[in-house]
Formats: sequence, structure tokens, C-alpha cells
Amino acid sequence: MPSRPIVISGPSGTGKSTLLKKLFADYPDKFGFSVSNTTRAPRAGEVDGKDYNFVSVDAFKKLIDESAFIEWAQFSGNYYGTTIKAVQDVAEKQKRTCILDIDMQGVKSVKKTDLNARFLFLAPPSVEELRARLSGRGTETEESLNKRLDAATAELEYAKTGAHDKTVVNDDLEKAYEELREFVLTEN
Ligand SMILES: Nc1ncnc2c1ncn2[C@@H]1O[C@H](COP(=O)(O)OP(=O)(O)OP(=O)(O)O)[C@@H](O)[C@H]1O
Repeated sequence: MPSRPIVISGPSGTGKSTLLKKLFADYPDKFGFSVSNTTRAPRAGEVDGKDYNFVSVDAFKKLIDESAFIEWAQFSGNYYGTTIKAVQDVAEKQKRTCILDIDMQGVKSVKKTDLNARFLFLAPPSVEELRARLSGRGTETEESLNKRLDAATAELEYAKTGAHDKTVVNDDLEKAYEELREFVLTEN
């Protein structure tokens, strides 16, 4: 089992969810996501330590002070974040390779930790194609679409700096999946 965490990033709409869904379906026991911490109350059916680590605001703030988070944020009055330990636990406790699906800021944050992650960048064939996919997905307004495309441009510029170990262009889905599969299964 590759033990180093794998970070998958790329513009919104490039196909990260589509490819990861396929990967998790093909290898149900090999890969895992880290469990995030949150201060919001559990919803019906949510399990502490599985869906989230549910913590108090004081406990969350203490973790912030201890620099325990890779990244954290506040949404509608609640705190959410991913700790370095949560990522390490996927390998150490679940015996799975941790996969992080995060954006450019997250990539930069992971690089500041000692997680020794491997970075894969998923690129769209072109910005025009990305626009078409996001429109086709039917999830975006004109405003959110433009916001995502602006962010995409920044992601693509960042990828040019050589921050990632591998770039996979998602033009043909099967081909992109094979390249991703090869990268995640082979640690070197
Ligand atoms: N190779 C491909 N060819 C054509 N369409 C694709 C391809 N890969 C993904 N898509 C389509 O593009 C859309 C965006 O894919 P997806 O939702 O997986 O992107 P994402 O990177 O996870 O986005 P987000 O970060 O916003 O969640 C979906 O409708 C998906 O079916």
C-alpha cells in the first residue's frame, strides 16, 4: 500500500470527482479520505469519527493555536478543517492511502507540512472545454461559472511552476483514468 498521501487538484469541473468515484469503486479498500473536524452539530445518521470529528469551539480553537490544521475555514458560524493527524490516520489506522481533493491554496498548505505528499494535477483540455463541462453539469449560474473559470486560470498558472509531480490532461476519460490509476498505485 502506498503510504504517502496523494493530493489531487485541478480546476473545478476538470473531472476530479468523476475520476475519484471510479477509483474508489474499483479499489474499495485501498484508498480513503481524511475525516474533517467541525464544530457544527451532527445531523441525523452522522457518525463521530467517520463523517466528521465533531468538536467544541474551544477544542477547535486550541487545534488552530497548535497549528494542527492543514487548512480550516468558517462557514455560516461553524468551523471546519482538516488536521495533519487526520491525514496520517488514514495510513496508520485505516491502512489506506489517503487521497486529498483540494484546491491550489490547499496544495500550498500541504507543502508546508511534513506529510511528504505526492501531487497530481488534473488539467482540462482547454479553458473552453472546461466552460462547456461546467455549463453541461447544470450546477452553475453565469456568475459562479465565471468565478470558477477565473480560479481555473490561477490554478493553471500555478501548475506551470512545476508544483506537481504529475499532470494528467482529462480529455479522454478512460485515458485520464489509466494515467491517474498508474500514479496512485505506484509510489516512487
Ligand atoms: N473526460 C471527460 N470528457 C467529457 N466530460 C467529462 C470528462 N470528465 C468529466 N466530465 C464531465 O465534466 C463535468 C465536471 O466533472 P466533475 O464534477 O467530476 O469535476 P470536478 O473537478 O470534481 O469539479 P468540482 O471541483 O467543482 O467538484 C461533469 O459533468 C463530468 O461528467
